[in-house]
Amino acid sequence: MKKIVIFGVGLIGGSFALALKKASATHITGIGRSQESLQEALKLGVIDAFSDTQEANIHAALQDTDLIMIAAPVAQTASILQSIKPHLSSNTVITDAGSTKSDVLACAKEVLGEQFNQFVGGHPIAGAEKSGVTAAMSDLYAGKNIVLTPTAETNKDGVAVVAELWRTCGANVSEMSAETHDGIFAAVSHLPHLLAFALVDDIASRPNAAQLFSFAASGFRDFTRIAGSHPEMWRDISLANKTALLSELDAYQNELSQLKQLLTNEDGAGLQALFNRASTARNAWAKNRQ
Ligand SMILES: NC(=O)c1ccc[n+]([C@@H]2O[C@H](COP(=O)([O-])OP(=O)(O)OC[C@H]3O[C@@H](n4cnc5c(N)ncnc54)[C@H](O)[C@@H]3O)[C@@H](O)[C@H]2O)c1
Ligand SMILES: O=C(O)C(=O)C[C@]1(C(=O)O)C=C[C@@H](O)C=C1
Repeated sequence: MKKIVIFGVGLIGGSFALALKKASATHITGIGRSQESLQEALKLGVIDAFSDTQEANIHAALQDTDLIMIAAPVAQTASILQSIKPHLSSNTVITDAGSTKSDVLACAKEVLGEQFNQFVGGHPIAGAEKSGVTAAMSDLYAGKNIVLTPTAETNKDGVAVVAELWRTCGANVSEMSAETHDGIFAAVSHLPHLLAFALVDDIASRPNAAQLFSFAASGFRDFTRIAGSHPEMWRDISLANKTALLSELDAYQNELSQLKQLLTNEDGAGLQALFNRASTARNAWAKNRQ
């Protein structure tokens, strides 16, 4: 890959750029809605050049581009693809890093039409509650999972190119359908974020919030770290994966009802059994991850 264009040079796009630059001499152009943050990205050496979203400038930036990475909030995908489409050569591979995949693929199919085969949906399972290019890290993807969601129409060479780029960033690549992806991440990523946002919002809205926060310690910190995440990004993810997320909320509400019942009945054995199952599963997961 000699020339890459990244739409959205924040935590995820910036980390992708830094990892690739560390591994090879790639020329990276950033395109975004904030000139100030693109200037910052240039100053930090994350990108080599940048452009605004004016049509003539996008046209110039996309000349001879090998790969386009879209790393903006998922609701921006349609307008970004629309701005790319008139200038897209048949040799350019397009990929993305969005946290939801069915909505992104549907939008790529609609906007790109017969060039949809050039689009490879992707999602790095790595990130942070921080956002913006100043949070970007060259080793964010080292040892992490990347999920690609090619369809029957996706060009196989394009999939191989995207997989190889992520491996260059140090990641492990796997493939699944967009639907399977969205079901899995509704349960293990999107639901936990909603729960963290909900808990902090509840505490913050109470009259004695200042007192509660002043005594909150590491348990609260660990449960709520992700409530510091980017609100626009999580609005878009929630709306894009609404159906799967609503069933996860139902399942969680059932679990909470069970817990409430055990507590109401002062069922110590039942509570301990539930905590035991969860603790065993959590410790096994953590051990496996190492
Ligand atoms: N943060 C995470 O933990 C994480 C992990 C995996 C995937 N993702 C996904 O990666 C994407 C980017 O997330 P992030 O954490 O890097 O966010 P971020 O806020 O750090 O960066 C997003 C960047 O996109 C830019 N942008 C917004 N609209 C744009 C547009 N129309 N055209 C071009 N640029 C635009 C913003 O100005 C910003 O620089 C999201 O789709 C998110 O779902 C995030
Ligand atoms: O570590 C974090 O802060 C994250 O939220 C990363 C995390 C997650 O694990 O849920 C968040 C969203 C992504 O799409 C992928 C990864």
